[in-house]
Parts: sequence; structure tokens; C-alpha cells
Amino acid sequence: GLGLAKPVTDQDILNDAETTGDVLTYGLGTQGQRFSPLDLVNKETVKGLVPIWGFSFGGEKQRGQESQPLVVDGVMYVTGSYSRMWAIDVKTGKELWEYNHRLPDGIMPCCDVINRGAAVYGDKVYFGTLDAKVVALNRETGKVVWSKAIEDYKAGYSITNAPLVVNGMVITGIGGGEFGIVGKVYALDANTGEMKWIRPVIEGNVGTLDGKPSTMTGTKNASWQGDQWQTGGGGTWLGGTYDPKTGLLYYGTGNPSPWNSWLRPGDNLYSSSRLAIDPKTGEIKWSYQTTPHDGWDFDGVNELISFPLKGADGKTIDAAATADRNGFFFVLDRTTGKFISASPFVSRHDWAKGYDENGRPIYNTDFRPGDPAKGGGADGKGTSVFTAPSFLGGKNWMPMAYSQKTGLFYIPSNEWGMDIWNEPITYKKGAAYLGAGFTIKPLYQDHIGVLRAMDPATGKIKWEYKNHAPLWGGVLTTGGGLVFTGTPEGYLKAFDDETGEELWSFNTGSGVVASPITWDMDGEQYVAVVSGWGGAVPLWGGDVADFVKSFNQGGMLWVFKLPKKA
Ligand SMILES: O=C(O)c1cc(C(=O)O)c2c(n1)C(=O)C(=O)c1cc(C(=O)O)[nH]c1-2
Ligand SMILES: [Ca+2]
Repeated sequence: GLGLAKPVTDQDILNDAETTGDVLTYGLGTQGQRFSPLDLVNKETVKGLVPIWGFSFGGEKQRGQESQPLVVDGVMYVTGSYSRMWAIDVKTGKELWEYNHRLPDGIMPCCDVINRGAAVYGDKVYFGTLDAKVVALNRETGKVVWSKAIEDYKAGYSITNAPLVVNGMVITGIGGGEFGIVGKVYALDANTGEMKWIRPVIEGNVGTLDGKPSTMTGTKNASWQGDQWQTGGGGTWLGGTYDPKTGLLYYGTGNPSPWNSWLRPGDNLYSSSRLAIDPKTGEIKWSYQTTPHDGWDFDGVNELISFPLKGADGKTIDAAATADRNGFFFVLDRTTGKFISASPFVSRHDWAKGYDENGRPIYNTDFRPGDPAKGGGADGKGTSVFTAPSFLGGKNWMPMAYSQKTGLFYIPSNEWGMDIWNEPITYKKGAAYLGAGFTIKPLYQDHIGVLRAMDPATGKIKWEYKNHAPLWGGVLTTGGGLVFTGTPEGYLKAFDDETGEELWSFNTGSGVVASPITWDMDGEQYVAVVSGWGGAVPLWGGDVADFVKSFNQGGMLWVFKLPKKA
């Protein structure tokens, strides 16, 4: 054993972005910047980076591995496909324990059996499972301390996001937007698993606080017809970030259900939005909808990252940025939610010309599928349109990074379009609730993925790196001037943060669709990433799925460092 695990405190979690010896949070800090000040591995030295050990997730469960590991006191906690978790000694790669969650037959994750990572607090480590449970394990033994089913997986609910711990509460989102669920954010007591509050994110649904009904911001179901708010979607499936300065949680919300927009007139609040939530009560403090009345599955859960925006007058604004599935990069005032700017980060955004000064999209109505005026729509005849980005988005779940060194955001983006048409559909518990058909197609022959450096002050792209396959992994940036990300072709790569020049790469043997981390220990800097091809692309990718079907599956954790000087 390791002896008594040192308890992780609320303050440790809030300091995570500055303390380089541990990685206590998903996002390397609750603000989600994915920036480490470490600079031992830098533009000069990175070419010497070598693997020091690997760890296999084993067995036949070699499916999409999207997990970001945590490192606490020399122990790594890493989750894997099929709701598994391991504790590993970081020095040696030796397994300390494995937790293998017993999953029922009927789970319904839309987009592979993935998990994005864990959270730590006190002597426990937490994660969400594909059967919609939050599980607390003892950090030292891997034994279950508490386990709580927060929703009914038979209705399509599942958890793929990494939880967040704030003020002694485990906070999580939920998925199921393809099954007509109602997205919610949940806060559980970290010690006992008791539910503190539940915040549904679809107007009309009443939340709870300490087990009693609590108020909902906004008019009851004003932006929905009839009782559609009861099956309105808005999965919070990517989880959220927390900013200690404003004291607010930031959650993205996913697609409204069903996808067929003609079946649900109105803005459909708060689907495809960003929400600021009070962690004490679960109350929504502000909202901003990136795609009102979404008709393309522009499932805007994308992470909202807090950062200081330098204004033209030299003043700094407490801002936050998000790169949406719909192809636009948004900067908001993170105290009020006020819209500051929207800039395209992909080459095509057919559905909207841009945004007006109030932050509403200026639609290109020709690109909304199923227009009844053209013979489509709710009657199910359907008119097909070709439009870009595709429903898998200008950017999907994979988190971008913000560099405190360059002031740039590094966005893993994709260039693809889709044929999309509408079909009739009625809600049935536990059945897909789309009302749309689609085929994704690449826009260019030589690349789909593009890693882009975005200047949040100007909305301009500073550099880009093109990759043949779609990019599907998270990004990490460092004080050493590096930007790390993975590719489905199997590489973990490091780029120059100012020029985009590729400085280092290593082939892990399977696609890298996870988020890399870095930390230091005994004066040395470590880098780690999980490898294992999967996620939504091979399942939903249409013509692109054909192109990537030769990629090998896997389930392997890699750890790198510079060789010790003799
Ligand atoms: O609406 C939802 O609840 C929901 C959940 C998830 C998920 O939990 O992974 C994805 C999606 N939608 C989705 O639309 C999507 O493209 C997607 C990709 C992935 C992935 O991990 O590769 N998950 C999800
Ligand atoms: Ca979705």
C-alpha cells in the first residue's frame, strides 16, 4: 500500500492550475485552460522526449479511450472505456488497483462506451458511469464508498463526462440528447453522495435544492410548444468548468430533441447554450444560446474557458471563450454572459452568415434541412441539404487549450459537411429521437482535422496545422512554448505555440482521442496521454467512417520524460 493517502482539499483543487506537482482536475485547473507553466520540456528539449512506461487497459474492451488522467501524490487515476478505472504508481507504471464497473445490458451511450476522466477529493476518487451512476472509490483501495444512480439509463441517460469538485460537492452533467432526455446538472455531497441540488437546463422543468422543488430561471416553457419541454434534450454531457473569481459554474448544453427542428418551433431554451450556474443553489445566473432553434445537432456543450481578455483600451475583461460545434468561436463576459464576439474557426459555416451585435446568428435559411416551403418538414417528406460544418461539428467534445504565455487558444477543429434531411418521429422512452437522416462527407481531399491557434482579441487565426483524419483529442499547452495533441493516426505531437511547427511526435500504436497532461516530480517534467481509437467518428462518420476504419483499436496509457542527464 501507499500509506494513508493525503486528503485533497477544496483549496488544493482551486490551486491546481498553479501547482505543477499534481493534476487534480479535468482541465488542469477548474477554469479548464489546460495550460501548465512547466518549461523543462520546451521547444529546444522536446525532441528528446521518450516513453518511460506504458500501461495496458487489457482484455477485449479496446474501444474509444478519451480519458484525461489525474496525478495525486505519485498515484495516477485513469479511467477507461466501459466505465473502468485504475490507480497506478507513476514512478514504475505498476497497477495499484482496478475498478471494473458492472454495466447492465441495456446501456445506451450514443457515441461509444467512452469516459473522459475522474475527480478527486479527500480520500476518494469519483467518476460517472455509462449506466448513469456517480461512483466514489477509496483512493487507496479502489473499493466503492458510495454509488448513486442519478438517472434511469433505460430512458437513454448515460455519463461520459469527468466530474468536477467544488466546495465539497461532486458536480456532473449527463448525456442522452439523442433519446429525448432532459439535460441536468447535479451536485452531490462528496462525502456521502447525497443529492444537494439538481438543475434541469430545459425551460419548464423544475429543479430541486436539498430535496425540495427550486425555482427555474425564465418563464415556464415559453420557448417550447405544448409539453415538448418534457423531452427537450439539452444534454450536459461534457461536464463543466468553475471560475473561482466569479464563483460560477459554466456548463454547455447540447442539442434540443428531436433533431428535426420543424417539430419544435421556438428558440428551445436552454438547448445549445452556455449557462452560468450558482454552485450553492443550482440557480442559472445567465445564459447565452449559441444556436437558437438548432436544426443541425449543433450540440453546443463545448467547454467555456475563463481567461483575461485585453480590451482595446488596455483594460482587462473577465472573459470566457468557447469554440462551438456550429463553427464559431465565442468570447463572452463571464460575469454577465454578455456577448463580446463570434468569429468563425472553420472554413465554412453555411448555416449562418455570422452574428449580430446582440449575439444572435444571422441565418442562411437555405441550409436548414426539411423546409416545408420546399416540400419537407414535419410531414416527413424531407428536403435534403448539403451543409457544413457537419453535425459532428467544427469542434466536438475534445477540449481546446488557452496559453497564459501566448494569449492564444489552440482549437482542435474539423472540416466536414453533411447531407442532412428530416423525417417524422415521435417520442418513445429509450428509443432514438432524431427525426433526421444524414451522411457526413469531407470537404477536402488531403485533410479533415485542423489544429488552429486563435487570437481571442481579434478573432484571427494565427497558424494552423492540417491533419488527414479528423482531430478527436484534447489539447495541452505549456510554459515551455509547446502545444500537445493527438491524432487518430496514432501520434501524440508537440507543436511550437507561436508558429505551429511540428517539433516532436511519437506513435502510440492506436488513435489518440484523449487529452494529454503534464506534471513534475523530483525535478523532472512528465507528459502522459491515453491511446485507443474510437468515439463518435467510426460510429456516425458516414463517408469519413469508411476512411478511418483501418485504424487499429487500443487501450494504452503512455508516460514520457526527458532522459536523465548522466
Ligand atoms: O446529446 C448527447 O447527450 C450526447 C452525448 C455524447 C456523449 O455523452 O458522449 C455525445 C453526443 N451527444 C454527440 O452528439 C456527439 O457528437 C458525441 C461525440 C462523442 C465522443 O465522445 O466521441 N460523444 C458525443
Ligand atoms: Ca448529441
